[in-house]
Amino acid sequence: MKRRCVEVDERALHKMIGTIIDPERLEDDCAVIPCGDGRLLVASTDMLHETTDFPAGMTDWQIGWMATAVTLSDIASMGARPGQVLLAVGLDRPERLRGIMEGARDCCARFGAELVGGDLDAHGELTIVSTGLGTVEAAQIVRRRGARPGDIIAVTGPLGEAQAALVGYDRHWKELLEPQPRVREGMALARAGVSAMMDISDGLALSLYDLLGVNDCGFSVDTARLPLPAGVPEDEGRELALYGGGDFELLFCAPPGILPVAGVDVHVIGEVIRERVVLADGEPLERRGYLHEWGG
Ligand SMILES: Nc1ncnc2c1ncn2[C@@H]1O[C@H](COP(=O)(O)OP(=O)(O)O)[C@@H](O)[C@H]1O
Ligand SMILES: Cc1ncc(C[n+]2csc(CCOP(=O)(O)OP(=O)(O)O)c2C)c(N)n1
Ligand SMILES: [Mg+2]
Ligand SMILES: [Mg+2]
Ligand SMILES: [Mg+2]
Repeated sequence: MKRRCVEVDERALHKMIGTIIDPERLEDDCAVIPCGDGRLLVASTDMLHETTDFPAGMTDWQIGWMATAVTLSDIASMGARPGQVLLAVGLDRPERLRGIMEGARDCCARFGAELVGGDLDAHGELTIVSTGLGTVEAAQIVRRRGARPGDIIAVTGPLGEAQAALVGYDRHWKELLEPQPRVREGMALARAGVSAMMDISDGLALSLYDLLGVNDCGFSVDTARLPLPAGVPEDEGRELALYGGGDFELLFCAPPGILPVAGVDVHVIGEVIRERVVLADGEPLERRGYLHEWGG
């Protein structure tokens, strides 16, 4: 949530959490848990609220879908196969529950997962926490760490569409309200051997800084190569593509030789460099995006 006078943002609080639990645990989109015979369990949990995440006009079905999709996207970003989802619903009005549950069930079914449990409580503001579990071979998991100078930087689809809808481009309303996690793409990219991956729920710029935080190299993008939202003037589209949140494309790095990857829409947007900086068109990129903040 944006506040005028920012004292702390969520990334700063993550650093504090890293003094309490192993900071390596905070480096990826999911927690990673060994589960024997060379397989790993990945787990993600995400909280969404009516005032910050569910724009007016959104249906309850879409709310259930979105809450589930954001978690499946984190599982996809590790190259894992989604298995189970649990949905905890802080419900403001009982008549909303059926739509929410049906949206969550349908999103699970679409991406090969199963809704297996959750929690229910009465709450003043509709608040949903979705928890997702997935599995992946240890040899195949992809983390945010692993990028190497000379790798390409790429994304799986158009950027800035969700934010375009929020600023009035109604043609992107469905992309905002019914995000499509790149589950099949994440698994295919992992099999192909990408070096680092995450989703871009908080926008491209912040995500590049997240990669910077856990890699010993830097990230240089060419804004002319960004896949922009359709129907938006180019300059505004570029701004939305760099800083808008709510897109659930995958951002990854890979040795150039592995491209193309069959069945995956890959847009190369830049290159991994030695110097530990994030550059756009050769200039330092502003560290800005969708960030939860606490004001004074
Ligand atoms: N309150 C918390 N306690 C422990 N780990 C957390 C907490 N919040 C976030 N994390 C961990 O930090 C990492 C990044 O989380 P987050 O920024 O929410 O990622 P994403 O945007 O991909 O959902 C994840 O591995 C997540 O499990
Ligand atoms: C008012 C509003 N702004 C933006 C979005 C798009 N959106 C949905 S989830 C999300 C970001 C991810 O949410 P967050 O709670 O930060 O989850 P995480 O980064 O932990 O996955 C955004 C920007 C939205 N749905 N509504
Ligand atoms: Mg993520
Ligand atoms: Mg999260
Ligand atoms: Mg976030």
